[in-house]
Amino acid sequence: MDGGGPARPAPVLLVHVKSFDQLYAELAHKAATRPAGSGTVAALDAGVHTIGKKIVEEAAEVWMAAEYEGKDKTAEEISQLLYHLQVLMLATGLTPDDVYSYL
Ligand SMILES: N=c1c2ncn([C@@H]3O[C@H](COP(=O)(O)OP(=O)(O)OP(=O)(O)O)[C@@H](O)[C@H]3O)c2ncn1[C@@H]1O[C@H](COP(=O)(O)O)[C@@H](O)[C@H]1O
Repeated sequence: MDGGGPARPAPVLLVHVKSFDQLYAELAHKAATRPAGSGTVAALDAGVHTIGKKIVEEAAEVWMAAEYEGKDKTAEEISQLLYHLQVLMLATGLTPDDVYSYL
C-alpha cells in the first residue's frame, strides 16, 4: 500500500565531475581573466619556483596517502597534484596536447 499519493521523485545525487581538459580550460580562463580571489591566479603570480615546490609537496602527499590513507584520500591527493601540474603547465605555456604527445 502506497497511500495513493503522487509519486515522489527519486533523490538525485549531483556529482560534479570534471575532466583533465575541462579543468585546464577553466584554469586557462582564470589566467586570462584574473578574477579576484582565484588561487590559480595567485599561484601563477607566485611563479614556477613556488608552483614547483607545491608539486613536490603534493606528490609526497599522494605517496603517503597511497601507503597509509586508503583509496579515497589517495584519489583526492592525486586530484590536487593534477591541479598543481596544470598550474605549472599554464605558467610555462604548455597545453594538454603538448603533454599528450608524449603519452
Ligand atoms: N582543483 C583545484 C585544486 N586542487 C588543489 N587546489 C589547491 O591546492 C590546495 C590543497 O593543498 P593542501 O591540501 O596541501 O592544503 P594546504 O597545504 O593547506 O593548501 P595551501 O595552504 O597551500 O593553499 C588547496 O588549498 C587549493 O589551493 C586547488 N585549487 C583549485 N582547484 C580548482 O581550480 C578551479 C579554479 O580555482 P580558483 O583559481 O581558486 O578559482 C576550481 O574549479 C577549483 O575547484
